[in-house]
Formats: sequence, C-alpha cells, structure tokens
Amino acid sequence: MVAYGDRLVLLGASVAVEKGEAVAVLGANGSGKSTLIRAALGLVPLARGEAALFGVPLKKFRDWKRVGYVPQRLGAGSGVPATVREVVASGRLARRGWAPFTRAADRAAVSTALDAVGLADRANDRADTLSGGQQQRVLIARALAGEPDLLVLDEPTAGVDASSQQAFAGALGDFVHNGGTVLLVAHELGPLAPLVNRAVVVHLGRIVHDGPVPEPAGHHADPDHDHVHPHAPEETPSLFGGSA
Ligand SMILES: Nc1ncnc2c1ncn2[C@@H]1O[C@H](COP(=O)(O)OP(=O)(O)OP(=O)(O)O)[C@@H](O)[C@H]1O
Repeated sequence: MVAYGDRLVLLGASVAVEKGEAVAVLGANGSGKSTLIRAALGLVPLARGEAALFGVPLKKFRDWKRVGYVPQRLGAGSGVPATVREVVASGRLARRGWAPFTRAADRAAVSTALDAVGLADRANDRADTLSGGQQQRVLIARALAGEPDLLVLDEPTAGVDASSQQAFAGALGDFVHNGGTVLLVAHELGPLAPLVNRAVVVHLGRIVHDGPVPEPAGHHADPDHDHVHPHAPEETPSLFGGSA
C-alpha cells in the first residue's frame, strides 16, 4: 500500500518479476503505474506491505549496481552543460566503487551503451541540445552503461519519435536477449510489444490484470474487468517481488 499524504494510490498490489522477463506496467493516467515501480525501488515508502529485490528485502538491499532506473523524463534544463558521454558515464559510478579514475572497462561500457541507443555520433554534444526523444535515449544508455541485471524504466517511449522508439526497442531487445530483466511503465507498447512477455495492468491503484499483453482495445482498464491471473508458484527468488 502506498499513500501520498492521506491519499491511497496503491492498494493490494502484489507483483513478482522473474529473471529474464520483460514486464510492462500498463494503465490509464494516474492509475498508479509510476508509484508501483517507485515503490518497488524504495523511492516512495510503503504504508503497508513489503518489497524485495533479488530476493533481498529492500531495507537490506545494497547491490544497486544490479539495478538500472530510467525515470520518466530528464529534469527540465538542469543548466549543467554535460556532454552525452558524461551523462552516460555517470551510469558507471555505482560500478566504479573507489577507483579514482575511469578504467578501460568503464570506457568500453559507455561506448557500447552509446552504440546500443544509436547516439555514438552525438557523444561529445551537450546533452541539453538533444531532442526529447534523444535525451530519453541518453538516460537509457546511462542505465545500460551500468550493466545492470534489472532495468526499470518509467514511460521510456513517452514523447519519443518513431525512429528513437525503434532504436530504443532494439537496445532493449538486445538487453533482454543477453539475459537482462525489464520492468517498464508504458501507455502504449508500440515497437516494444514484441519484446514484452507479460503485462500488469493497474487501474485505480489496483492490479486488474497480470498475464499476457492485452489487446490494445483498452478494455482491461474497465473497472468491471476482472481478468486477473494468479502468479505461478515461485521456485527461485524474484528479481523484484513485493506486495503493497
Ligand atoms: N509525489 C506525489 N505526491 C502526491 N501525489 C502523487 C505523487 N506522485 C503521484 N501522485 C498521485 O498518485 C496518483 C498515481 O500517480 P502515478 O504517477 O503513480 O500514476 P501513473 O499511472 O504513473 O500516471 P501517468 O501515466 O500519468 O504517469 C495520481 O493521482 C498522482 O496525482
């Protein structure tokens, strides 16, 4: 359960994501999708319930380099004139530990991430001169550069042009193909549809569907819809598991 002040926005929500899954959280505006993934990462407190990452309760979880998080959108004009490469390189910080300078492995991971999102040719440009869709790809590259096992993305394709969406879908497909796990919030899956193998639909703070990706007709968001699929019994610790 999650409340903002005295307003409940997530109740009775229980989700477990297994290794190798690509799970989309779908639902209408304000239904609680972002709140669900932010609660999963401990970014908003749970009023009741529990969350765990890689089988470790959130309160004890320390291995944040295993998690890449891409928030909804780049903060509007921070004024910091960082280049695309610098922003992406910041995704290596959790991996670097106390190493005082960038190692070859860091540089290689940054280059690979820039290639993956198709922005290698913009590496030395100021990030704030890129389009919204390109900036979204910079954030995704930053998360990829950290070589996480679990990638959590909040509406990664919102406001992103078609070619950026395709580039992003390709990068995410490679990530999943290489054994990565994805939990993402989306309004519409678009080019991401082929790589998503499970959908969790949130409506008014409750999970009303958990299973195959529903048809885009939107009827799952209907309050009368009770197409709820129970989870299969868990055999291994979930990468993310929680109920709130
Ligand atoms: N920090 C906050 N403080 C107060 N209320 C909040 C906060 N964040 C979200 N809310 C409210 O909680 C509800 C759920 O918001 P949330 O962002 O989880 O929805 P969402 O499904 O992700 O929506 P969208 O698709 O529009 O991003 C909304 O009514 C929203 O106004």
